[in-house]
Amino acid sequence: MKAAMLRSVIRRSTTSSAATNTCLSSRGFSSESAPERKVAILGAAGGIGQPLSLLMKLNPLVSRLALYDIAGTPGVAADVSHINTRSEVKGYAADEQLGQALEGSDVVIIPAGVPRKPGMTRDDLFKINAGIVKSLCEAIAKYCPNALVNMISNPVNSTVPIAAEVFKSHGVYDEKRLFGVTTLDVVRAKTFYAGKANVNVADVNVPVIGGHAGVTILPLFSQASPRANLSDEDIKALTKRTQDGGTEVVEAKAGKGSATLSMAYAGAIFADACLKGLNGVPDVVECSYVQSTVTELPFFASKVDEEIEDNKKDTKISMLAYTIKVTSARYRKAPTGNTSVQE
Ligand SMILES: NC(=O)c1ccc[n+]([C@@H]2O[C@H](COP(=O)([O-])OP(=O)(O)OC[C@H]3O[C@@H](n4cnc5c(N)ncnc54)[C@H](O)[C@@H]3O)[C@@H](O)[C@H]2O)c1
Ligand SMILES: O=C(O)C[C@H](O)C(=O)O
Repeated sequence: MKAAMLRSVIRRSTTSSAATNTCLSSRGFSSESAPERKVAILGAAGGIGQPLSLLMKLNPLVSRLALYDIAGTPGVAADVSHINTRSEVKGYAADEQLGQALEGSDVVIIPAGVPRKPGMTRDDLFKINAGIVKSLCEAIAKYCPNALVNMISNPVNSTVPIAAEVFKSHGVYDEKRLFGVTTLDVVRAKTFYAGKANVNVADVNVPVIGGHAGVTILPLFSQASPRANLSDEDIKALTKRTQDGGTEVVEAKAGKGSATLSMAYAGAIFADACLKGLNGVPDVVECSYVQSTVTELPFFASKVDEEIEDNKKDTKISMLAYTIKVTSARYRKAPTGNTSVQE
């Protein structure tokens, strides 16, 4: 696929992309004159990391791309760096280079960690990935405490709270800067809904709230647009398929890992939304697993409006305004203890 085509895929699929692009130009940024933004990817040589590095290299909002992994970074960095787009690419290979990779980062994306194999749940990854995420977040706290952190590593329902605790222990926690990436659930919900409703997938919007594991993934198909007359059975089946989407891929890959390409696509959409938010583009809304007061749960995925304003005094950006807009759904405690949604 040609670079220009891929770029337009990203542009089209970002929420309110038309409005966003208009806004970008109304603020006088062409891609060449967009503010300098550094993005770091931790775990850049992995199954997600490599295609995500490619997609972020194609993003015109990125001026510096830091690729970090404990194995295989030089090859990936050399390869991606030959692509003739705006950003300068640097690879960082070892523990002692992590600080350099992170310094000055506006957005840090973390797909570092082990993926599932058939028969495992995301929770089975906790032991290994908790340690990886903890050490990476300690470095973020030290080298780029103001960065927006996009957590991909599983189990997201736990790695995000772990990151929050690490940042708190370093006195740098800002809940407005920590995001669990649940965009893949939205991507899946849109695809499955479009197929069932027989509508153009590019026009589809489906909010997905809750968390990122099994029944905690709550796609709100009744609030999907464009409206379609689906039966309760159809909605039940779509919900189940969205909740089991990760397992569907794990089983299809038969021991060779979990979703990587669709996740890279979803991660690129979410990071792009963060960059737009940092650049002052209004009404950038994506669902994300964040610290929340929407339910009694401390963290919950809902629509996050990334309203971020430039504080003008500094070249650094501070996030001044932040709201979580939730759908009109009412919440109740289900007998299982999981939060479910009544509409
Ligand atoms: N949030 C989501 O929707 C979602 C979707 C798919 C996968 N995931 C998760 O993303 C993670 C990565 O999946 P993958 O398929 O890319 O796995 P992978 O094994 O292909 O890649 C992981 C990479 O992380 C690197 N790594 C390990 N420890 C590291 C450290 N301390 N610092 C830097 N890099 C380190 C490895 O060297 C490897 O290159 C898994 O935990 C997986 O479950 C999340
Ligand atoms: O299912 C997994 O283990 C990976 C990821 O969380 C996904 O939803 O694809």
